Amino acid sequence: MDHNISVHLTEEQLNKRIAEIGAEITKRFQGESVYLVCILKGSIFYTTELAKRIELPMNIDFMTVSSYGSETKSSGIINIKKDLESSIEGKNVILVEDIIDSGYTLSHLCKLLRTRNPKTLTITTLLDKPDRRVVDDVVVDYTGFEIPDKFVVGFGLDYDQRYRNLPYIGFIEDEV
Ligand SMILES: O=P(O)(O)OC[C@H]1O[C@H](OP(=O)(O)OP(=O)(O)O)[C@H](O)[C@@H]1O
Ligand SMILES: Nc1nc2[nH]cnc2c(=O)[nH]1
Repeated sequence: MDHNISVHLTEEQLNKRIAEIGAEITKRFQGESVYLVCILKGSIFYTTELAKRIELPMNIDFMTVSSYGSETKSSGIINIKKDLESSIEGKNVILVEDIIDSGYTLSHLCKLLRTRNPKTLTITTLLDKPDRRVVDDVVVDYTGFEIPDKFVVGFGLDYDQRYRNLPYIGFIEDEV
């Protein structure tokens, strides 16, 4: 089944905003190094574009988490499927998310990473759907775009594992 997808954020808009965030992070951590934590799979596109715009010594690591629920709804139960390769103790960790929806994933991840004693923990998300928030106990340092409560795909985000490769963020309008 294919879908009608309307463009909400173009590749140009996304990359312009990502460059701004990269410049802010570069300024904030001048003279230090950072440890980027990419939450697979969705954040892979945002992480690579952002990493190219941060002019600091950097390590990039990956975590895979899953939330049990339906295709489009989070349940609040988060499971770590792949953990980081190295210790983050004493490091400037930057957690890179593609989207915050209910907030369950971010809340759980922040609590977990804090127990590992990073020097700093900074949160960035490309997209935020504030209308969907259930858990709101984490301050997000750098947000790309706030979006309305509609299901988005592209730039890493999927619908049933499809459409991650679209170079833009689009709304799924209907099935065709
Ligand atoms: O705020 P929440 O309601 O917890 O939702 C946000 C999470 O959902 C998405 O991941 P998903 O589980 O779809 O996995 P994926 O990145 O592999 O597509 C997204 O990447 C966030 O990690
Ligand atoms: N692909 C995708 N994943 C999500 N996870 C939470 N919200 C969304 C969304 O709008 N699109």
